Amino acid sequence: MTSPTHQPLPPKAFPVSWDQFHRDARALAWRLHEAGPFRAMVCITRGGLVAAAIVARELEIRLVETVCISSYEHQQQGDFDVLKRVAKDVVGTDEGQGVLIVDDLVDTGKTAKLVREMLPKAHFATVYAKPMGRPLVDTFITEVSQDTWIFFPWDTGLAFQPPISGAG
Ligand SMILES: O=P(O)(O)OC[C@H]1O[C@H](OP(=O)(O)OP(=O)(O)O)[C@H](O)[C@@H]1O
Ligand SMILES: Nc1nc2[nH]cnc2c(=O)[nH]1
Ligand SMILES: [Mg+2]
Repeated sequence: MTSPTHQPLPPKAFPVSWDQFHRDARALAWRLHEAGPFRAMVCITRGGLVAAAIVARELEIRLVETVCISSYEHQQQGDFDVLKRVAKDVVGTDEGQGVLIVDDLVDTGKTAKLVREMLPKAHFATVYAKPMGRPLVDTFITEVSQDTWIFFPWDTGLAFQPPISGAG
């Protein structure tokens, strides 16, 4: 059970469609193609799974490992729970050298910091980044402001949107 720290909820929404996510993840793969080659990928579940599938396909990475971390309950970050660590043979003998870590986004950077400690020499990539977490990421595609919540297609459905003019 997590005990959420009380943070204000982000006022801005950044909804991402499946098509947009696929384009952005593919753009990430183009950038990573220049940063590689990578001998293995470590995907941070669960958000990193979709991006990892797209990047692994583009870069032909066939050794895909997971690190399983849980911290957010809805939009509140609580205690960190590492449910599964990275296998020793994937870490290798040189602190994750040649490994690509993939996640959907970096927000406060706490998740990234934790995984970086497991693989200090790995390359860390996310599709989206917020300013607080940005220094922890080697490669990303789109930055959004810290007070924005990114809504992914696997968490959302079609719904009525009130007009922008009525918002304030
Ligand atoms: O930079 P941070 O503030 O640490 O937040 C970033 C993390 O938060 C989200 O995962 P979450 O913990 O919500 O779990 P999920 O991937 O299973 O949805 C996201 O997928 C990142 O892994
Ligand atoms: N879906 C989603 N999960 C997050 N976890 C931390 N920040 C975010 C965010 O902006 N969107
Ligand atoms: Mg996650």
